[in-house]
Amino acid sequence: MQRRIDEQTAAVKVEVPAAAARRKTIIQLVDIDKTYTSGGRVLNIFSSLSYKIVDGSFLSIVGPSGCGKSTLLKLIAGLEPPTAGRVLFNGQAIDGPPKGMIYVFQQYSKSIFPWRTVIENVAFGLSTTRNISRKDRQARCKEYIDLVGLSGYEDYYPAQLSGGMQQRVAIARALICEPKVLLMDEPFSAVDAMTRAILQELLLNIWDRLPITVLFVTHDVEEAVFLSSRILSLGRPPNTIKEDVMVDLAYPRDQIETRGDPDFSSIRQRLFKSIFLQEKADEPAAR
Ligand SMILES: Nc1ncnc2c1ncn2[C@@H]1O[C@H](COP(=O)(O)OP(=O)(O)OP(=O)(O)O)[C@@H](O)[C@H]1O
Repeated sequence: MQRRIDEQTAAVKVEVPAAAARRKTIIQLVDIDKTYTSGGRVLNIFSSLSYKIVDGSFLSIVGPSGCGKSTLLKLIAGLEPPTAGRVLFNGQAIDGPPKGMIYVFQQYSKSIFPWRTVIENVAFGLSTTRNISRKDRQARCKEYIDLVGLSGYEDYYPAQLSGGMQQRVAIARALICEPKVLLMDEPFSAVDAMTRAILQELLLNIWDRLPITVLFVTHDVEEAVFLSSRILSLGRPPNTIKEDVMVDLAYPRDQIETRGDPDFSSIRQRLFKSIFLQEKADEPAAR
């Protein structure tokens, strides 16, 4: 499947049904309020937040530390209830983790079992799938292990793999459930810069091949620009949306060429400036 989404303009190349389906709204936030109360302190994170996420998009969520990026992902995943308002998934209000969405955490070591091999970890993603023969289960596991580039490592244990390889196992385990939405909270922040660059390309390749929407939280503006078709930049709580940026850089993206594109630099600069100025204004010396 070749993906050439142009969400910004209606000038889409060829109107085929699959492409049209990918542009429908898959997730809608309707007038969301979110307040945390802890230790007598009330923290109002979101106030009347409304937003639509297009099916098949790659949306990154960025913003200053503590602005509510993870909270937004948890609201969408049904892991946190909104204080007011609704989250709709394919038009249905969610009131708990919905089938069809899956979460990949930053700490891959928490997502995979150290006592299971790669193939056993990936097979765990199928544990709620009934009516699948042992042979088909093995074949599907191998297919997803291959998708994340780990063929040949089926019988290895996590401790025998690098951090990047362990995160690949976590991704395969998430994808084998065939989710419609993949939610990723800083999934690459615990690996070194080069591994991260390789995992970014791997993720784009997977997104290109599978009919999924990716929601991706990151602190790294460059990572967001490299990966995303759209970027939501949140401001300080109680916030509404600070910036909503369409990233009109062609796919497939390339770590060298895309990052050298003047449009890449100007989007990065715009978002970096906005977030940096907010972080700076919050420094104790500035108060
Ligand atoms: N369960 C909770 N109870 C009380 N406060 C919470 C809870 N979860 C998050 N918070 C607070 O809500 C605010 C937003 O947290 P959140 O983790 O969503 O922000 P973030 O933008 O993802 O942060 P970071 O960039 O530092 O990872 C923070 O001030 C945090 O301390």
